[in-house]
Amino acid sequence: MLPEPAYQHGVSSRVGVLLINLGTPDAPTAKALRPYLKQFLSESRIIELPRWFWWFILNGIILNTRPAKSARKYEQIWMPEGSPLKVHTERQTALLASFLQEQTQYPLIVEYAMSIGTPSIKDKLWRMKERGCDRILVLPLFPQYAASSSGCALESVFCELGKMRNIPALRTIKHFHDDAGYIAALAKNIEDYWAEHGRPDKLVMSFHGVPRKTLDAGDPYHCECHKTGRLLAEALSLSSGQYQVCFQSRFGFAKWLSPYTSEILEELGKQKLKRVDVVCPGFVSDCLETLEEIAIEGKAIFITAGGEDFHYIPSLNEHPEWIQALGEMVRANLSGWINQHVTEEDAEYSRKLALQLGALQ
Ligand SMILES: C=CC1=C(C)c2cc3[nH]c(cc4nc(cc5[nH]c(cc1n2)c(C)c5CCC(=O)O)C(CCC(=O)O)=C4C)c(C)c3C=C
Ligand SMILES: [Fe+2]
Ligand SMILES: [Fe+2]
Repeated sequence: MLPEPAYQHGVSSRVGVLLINLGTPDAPTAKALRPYLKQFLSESRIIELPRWFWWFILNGIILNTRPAKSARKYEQIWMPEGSPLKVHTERQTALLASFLQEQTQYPLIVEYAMSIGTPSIKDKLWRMKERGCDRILVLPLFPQYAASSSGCALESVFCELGKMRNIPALRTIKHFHDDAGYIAALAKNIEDYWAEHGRPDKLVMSFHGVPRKTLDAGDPYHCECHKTGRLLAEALSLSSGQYQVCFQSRFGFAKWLSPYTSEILEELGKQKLKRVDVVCPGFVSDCLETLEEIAIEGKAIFITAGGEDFHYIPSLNEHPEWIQALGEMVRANLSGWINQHVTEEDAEYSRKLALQLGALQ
């Protein structure tokens, strides 16, 4: 247990919402990539290998080669404001705060944190506690639950809260792979894109991969990706031949979930398909895995194999339907927490928050 200030009577408690994404390096350089990759690849929920064995591979090989290689990839997608993953997560947080403020009139504290790197889950939870949150809703921004993404984020939350004396009440949103608002936002985003750029011969839905053995170990990720794919296809009225679910970002030599996106794109190129569009429904924000691995590398694979036209459809990012879906999901999960009597002090806080948010836009 860590020390905390004496309990005070009469201080009204606040409700906090914490969004969590995976994390990204602070700069597109090998120097910044090294500690990021070290923290990432030392997580036991991400690499499920015997510790001593992995320690030698990570420190002896990976951390000597991958930082520079990954830095060159990040360089190609870096935005003037920083890493796309962080920029979009930051914007989503501000937009969600405005949406909730408008819809609920309740003085919520809305923050985001990263499982790996900064801002850390630890710092954000303690900061929320300092600001008076004694009820916290945690939402990992991964639609499909995997032990390596959502599980990793939730474990960090539980560990940190476990160090507190006066532990806030906690709610978590485990996953939202079949949430009607999320599926509708994905469909609208794609339809908007097709209205402007025309339609493809095939829509490839590429999800981040995980090792195949995690499926047998009880991870629901594979089934949740397929369910998202099916619901999205239904929302777009696509027949089974018009879309394909596959898995990207294989890491290491073990078998991962298949089919692999790179092999599917090569195959479709060889079939001389005129146009392929790729969408990545498992990423609510564009990041290295979408902007570099799909939009740059994936395109090259398809065209080199003989394909003609390749389109990457951007992630949900700040799409208004997505912000609304996120807001509705949060609001439903705050039920009973925020529809209580609003005190004068809360109303004052709410007005100040609205002014601050106004200044942000
Ligand atoms: C969408 C959910 C994700 C799952 C599941 C996931 C599993 C997973 N990832 C690795 C290895 C790496 N992933 C990396 C980056 C990265 N991964 C996700 C999402 C999921 N990963 C995101 C959002 C990002 C962030 C990219 C960014 O823009 O900063 C990386 C680092 C980059 C690189 O060097 O390639 C690695 C490594 C494993 C091993 C794994 C499951 C076991
Ligand atoms: Fe990953
Ligand atoms: Fe399955």
